[in-house]
Amino acid sequence: MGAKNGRHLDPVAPKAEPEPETIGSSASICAAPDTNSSSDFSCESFEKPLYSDIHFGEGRFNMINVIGRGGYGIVVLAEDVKTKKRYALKIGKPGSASRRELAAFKLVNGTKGVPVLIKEWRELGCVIMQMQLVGMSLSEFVKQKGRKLTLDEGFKLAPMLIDLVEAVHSKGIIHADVKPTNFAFGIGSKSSKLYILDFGLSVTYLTSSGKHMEETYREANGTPYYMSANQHMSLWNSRRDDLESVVFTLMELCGIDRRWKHMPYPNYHADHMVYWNAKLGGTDGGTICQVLQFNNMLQMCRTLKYKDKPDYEGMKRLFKMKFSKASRNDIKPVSSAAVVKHSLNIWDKNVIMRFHKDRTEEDKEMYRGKKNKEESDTD
Ligand SMILES: Nc1ncnc2c1ncn2[C@@H]1O[C@H](COP(=O)(O)OP(=O)(O)OP(=O)(O)O)[C@@H](O)[C@H]1O
Repeated sequence: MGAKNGRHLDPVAPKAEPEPETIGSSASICAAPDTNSSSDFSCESFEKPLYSDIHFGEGRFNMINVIGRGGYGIVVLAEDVKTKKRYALKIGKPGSASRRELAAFKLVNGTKGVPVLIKEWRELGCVIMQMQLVGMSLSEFVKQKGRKLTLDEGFKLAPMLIDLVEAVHSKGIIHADVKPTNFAFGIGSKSSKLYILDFGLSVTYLTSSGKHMEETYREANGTPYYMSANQHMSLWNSRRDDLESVVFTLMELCGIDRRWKHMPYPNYHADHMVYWNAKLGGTDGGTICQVLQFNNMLQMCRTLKYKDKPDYEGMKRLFKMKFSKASRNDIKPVSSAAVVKHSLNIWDKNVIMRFHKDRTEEDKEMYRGKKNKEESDTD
């Protein structure tokens, strides 16, 4: 069963050309070389390997530098010629993905912690979004520090991330790609503020009448290291899944090992099964994380049903407890029962047909082997 039209923003497709760890095919968009100043912005065309003169913004901007590039386009540091104010221009390559991102961005625009979308327009088939400029992402921040965050630092950060995700949810949107590169600090007087970026995979969870949409399926997409267990099982993201990704983001930033960290990039459904299994704690149902607070937050996410509103405040409270008070004996394996039961149910009914018709026989064999094992494990 596919996603039903009209109940969500978009049946968002996997990103076409993501950063290395994002699901999707290889990059086809290229960006101008980084220069300190250039009045003429030259962007490699989306298809051709040669540079062509594409002047976005109809001469209103000086394109200074490419500051980001990802699945849907490039992000350029641009200066307004008249006011000399600087902005980020996200230039989305032609296609429905950019339009979908814009639709989601408009819904969250004005939310605290989301860069302000100042203007949007189309040029040469590209969707251009003029946004408030933000600074260093959390992953760059950790790189610059030259070390991972301490748990104290991670615990200070956790409530900020939960607040940002809650703010997005309050607008009826699931972010669906929560990861360290999608959080960034502000600049200037806002440099201690944190922002949430990139609504390229976002979907709504509300119907037009404002009710929570019914459970459905979408092809596993997102960034594998940070996807929730349910996302690997192609369950349509809901609020719990963004928060599960917050836990994995914090684990990465604090340098906490994850069972799936060195797993190969998942291309097929069978690969996702392996990730899914690891994110449930492996076949032994073991503990995902030895840090009590992270483990407990994961537990809180996993006990939520699809439509449940997360206890954001309760999750934030977890991080007020001093680490020294957390004892290793308090750490219990994260319950996987709800996820397993639910997911197997869906596999049996729907997903096999949908995803496996195009797969190779070998992949099917792998899947059958794993599924038989899952079933015997749960008997
Ligand atoms: N408002 C902004 N100000 C400054 N930098 C930004 C802004 N928005 C995005 N960026 C930078 O551009 C990068 C790519 O942007 P974004 O994540 O929105 O694009 P994407 O194509 O969806 O990327 P990905 O495929 O990695 O998810 C970000 O990681 C960030 O470094």
